[in-house]
Amino acid sequence: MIDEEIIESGEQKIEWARNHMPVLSIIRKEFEDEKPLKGHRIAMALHVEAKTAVLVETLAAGGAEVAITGCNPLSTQNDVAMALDTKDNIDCFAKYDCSSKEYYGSIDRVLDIDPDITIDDGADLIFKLHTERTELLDSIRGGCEETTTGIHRLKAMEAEGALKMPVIAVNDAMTKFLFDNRYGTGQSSWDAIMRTTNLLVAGKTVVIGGYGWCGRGAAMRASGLGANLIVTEVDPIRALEAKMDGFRVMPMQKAALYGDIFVMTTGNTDVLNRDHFEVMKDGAILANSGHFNVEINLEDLVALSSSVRDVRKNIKEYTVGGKHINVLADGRLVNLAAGDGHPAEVMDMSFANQAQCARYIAENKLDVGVHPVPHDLDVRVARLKLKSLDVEIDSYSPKQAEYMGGWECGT
Ligand SMILES: NC(=O)c1ccc[n+]([C@@H]2O[C@H](COP(=O)([O-])OP(=O)(O)OC[C@H]3O[C@@H](n4cnc5c(N)ncnc54)[C@H](O)[C@@H]3O)[C@@H](O)[C@H]2O)c1
Ligand SMILES: N[C@@H](CCSC[C@H]1O[C@@H](n2cnc3c(=O)[nH]cnc32)[C@H](O)[C@@H]1O)C(=O)O
Repeated sequence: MIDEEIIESGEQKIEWARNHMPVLSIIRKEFEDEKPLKGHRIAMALHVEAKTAVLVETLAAGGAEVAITGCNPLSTQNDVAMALDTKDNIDCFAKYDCSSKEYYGSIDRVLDIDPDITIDDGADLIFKLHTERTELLDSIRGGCEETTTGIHRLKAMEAEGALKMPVIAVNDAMTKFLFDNRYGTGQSSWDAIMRTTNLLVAGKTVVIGGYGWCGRGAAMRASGLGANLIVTEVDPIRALEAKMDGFRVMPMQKAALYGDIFVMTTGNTDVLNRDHFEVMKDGAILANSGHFNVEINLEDLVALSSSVRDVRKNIKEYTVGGKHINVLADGRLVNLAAGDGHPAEVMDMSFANQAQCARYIAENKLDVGVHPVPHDLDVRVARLKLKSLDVEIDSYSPKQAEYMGGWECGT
């Protein structure tokens, strides 16, 4: 394809996403009218695909100068990246299938904008800022973090006194994790697994590692597709929830014997390792929908294997003894590396939070540390989303408001 065709393909994807992100489009209109980000420079590391492009356009419409790169070597859609790079006040440095050196090199180029606001997914950009680019920290007003894992990293930095800037934990907005992590990961992970394997889910035994927000979404959708579910957990309360939601719960060492498809959503490392690969069934399929590429220990798998080959796009088959183990998307986030990521209507809420928080950082001086999304902004996203869905709700009558605020009335 010539460049014009690639850019046109990216534009088409962005237009489709834009048309399905009504909350972000309201915020974009406000940004166009009020220019709250005028004079601000925003450095971003997010999955560079169509919904992210709509967020970037929104920030630029608010007056910001934006530089963006990827937050995962395999999630960039090159056509969208090229289309973004042609737009005014936007530079895009992301490339699909980049090496680790290129990945961090592109973060450096994004930071060359001398940002005062950052937007991260996984905290790789903030990590670079605090290690090799500390000279830029003085000009930073604040940052936003998109995902659970990034917030874990930032809180660990804060606990050690290593964090030197304010960051808003966008993931922890209710209009983010309750929808994106649960319904988004639930749908997009299975979309990616099904299109990548072209195999049936019904009747298979699916093992979900971790019953957090992503895990319960992935379990719920697998159950709807007719799979038999096993959940593994380390948290007794979440294990109990999985049990009472109707799923079998057991340690991974036991689950490894039964699973046909494994989906990891723990945010942890080494959750599937040598001990598990050794006992898995022939033909087992392994997918990660949680954290970087560390949930499935690929070094262990390579060490155990006599050969590795590509058997289908985004599927590597490892031969271990007399059996085959199939890994999707090199153990990176299956929904983004082997699919199109979350549905647009879900990212609409996540990115409405990002846009509102970027504005909040521009208009308020925050202390160093990890901050929650202001509750009124979170609720506003819910209200706007309900409105876009044409859903009306009740509100307290004066009598009810008085009752709910009182303590005198008993039985
Ligand atoms: N694929 C995506 O698009 C997507 C979307 C949102 C979040 N994420 C990522 O997914 C991961 C999970 O996010 P979340 O919001 O569900 O987090 P969460 O904290 O709600 O859930 C993680 C769960 O995994 C459990 N766990 C941790 N270590 C475990 C182990 N060794 N074995 C079994 N269970 C274990 C925890 O007890 C917890 O219940 C994070 O890395 C997050 O960044 C991915
Ligand atoms: N960057 C790391 C950390 C996990 S990304 C997980 C985040 O991706 C976000 N996400 C999921 N789907 C999409 C999408 O289609 N576009 C942009 N972001 C997405 C989602 O909000 C979630 O919090 C990695 O790639 O391993």
